[in-house]
Amino acid sequence: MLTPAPQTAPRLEIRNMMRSFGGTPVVNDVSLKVMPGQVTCLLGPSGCGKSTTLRMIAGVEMQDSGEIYVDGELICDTVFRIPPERRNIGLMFQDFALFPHLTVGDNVAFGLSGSKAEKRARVEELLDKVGLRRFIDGYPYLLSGGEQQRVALARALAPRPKIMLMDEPFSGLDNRLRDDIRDQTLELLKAEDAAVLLVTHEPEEAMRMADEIALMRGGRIVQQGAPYNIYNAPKDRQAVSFFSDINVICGKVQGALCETPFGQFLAPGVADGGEVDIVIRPQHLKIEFDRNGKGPEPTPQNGVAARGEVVRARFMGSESLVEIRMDYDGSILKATVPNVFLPQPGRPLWLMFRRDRCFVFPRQNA
Ligand SMILES: Nc1ncnc2c1ncn2[C@@H]1O[C@H](COP(=O)(O)OP(=O)(O)OP(=O)(O)O)[C@@H](O)[C@H]1O
Repeated sequence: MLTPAPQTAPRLEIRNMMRSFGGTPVVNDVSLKVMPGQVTCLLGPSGCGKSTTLRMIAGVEMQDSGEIYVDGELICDTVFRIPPERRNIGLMFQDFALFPHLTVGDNVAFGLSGSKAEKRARVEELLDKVGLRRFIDGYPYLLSGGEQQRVALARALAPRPKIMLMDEPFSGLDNRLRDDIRDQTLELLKAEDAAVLLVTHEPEEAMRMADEIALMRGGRIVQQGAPYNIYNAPKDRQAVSFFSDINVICGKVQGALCETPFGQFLAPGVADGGEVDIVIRPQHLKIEFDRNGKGPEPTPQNGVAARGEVVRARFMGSESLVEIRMDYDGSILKATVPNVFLPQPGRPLWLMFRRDRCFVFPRQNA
């Protein structure tokens, strides 16, 4: 007889969480699961309800309805509620302030119980991991912002929380430092096997940190999945635009095809006369040179080329951004090209849409 595979309960699960302020739903039927050792990023624009979701899980905000489970056990619904300090949840928020009057070691030991020797051993272990053991008896003011951040992380992890909630924890750091600290943090969190729910409004941060991204908008999770899938199979136009600039052309569908200046696009499932948005990222537009007033021949992969003229071109560091005003309607499309490509304004160029890289969505609110 086959024995079923052991089922691991999610370390953290929230179900149908709702929270309104002044009658406006701010978190609207949010459900998600995070497994041990997994990092899930709640990614969304400012005000979409990310922090409120985190605050409810931490227990510092009460949900109007919905349930929170840890390792399959209910820790909070509208009737039953384990208080925040007994949830075994680590918190790391943007304003992570260390206690200035305590040494670095005492800061890390703050939430620990046990004998003095046990505490000291755990503090040393964590400060070793974040590379700051030499500061154990120093005070926070001696440390740089990034070092303080690492101490705060060590402090949050010291009691071995089952779950870490992080709300934009890296936003106070400059870019170079932030990348290093993100990587170190991730390594440490994985080693501790905590389930991590990280709130951010920065797509790069989510892509860098997350095993799974939950895209949030207007209080709801609109799409959830591995970063690769969210990036390459976005659910709608806004989901594409969350990760990069986008170009959009619109068209009407006839017989599941949409006719455009870039040739035909497949629009399966859209009724005749329905409108679609064809969306492509700037890096996936193909630029071709003008050949005595002509563009390249159409291909099945890239469709038909449409002519335009350069409005401006800028070097962005690792790529160049070229803006082109299209002859067919005067709209401007943006294309990026690796390295340096700075054509003069007015120069004719031809653009093609890579069919494997564009997304066709039924027009919203059309
Ligand atoms: N205690 C409160 N009373 C009234 N409104 C609130 C309260 N807390 C949050 N809100 C509102 O709820 C909405 C969502 O806030 P929340 O902080 O959860 O968003 P967020 O996605 O984390 O945004 P940000 O990235 O800017 O922090 C906002 O419009 C906010 O003003």
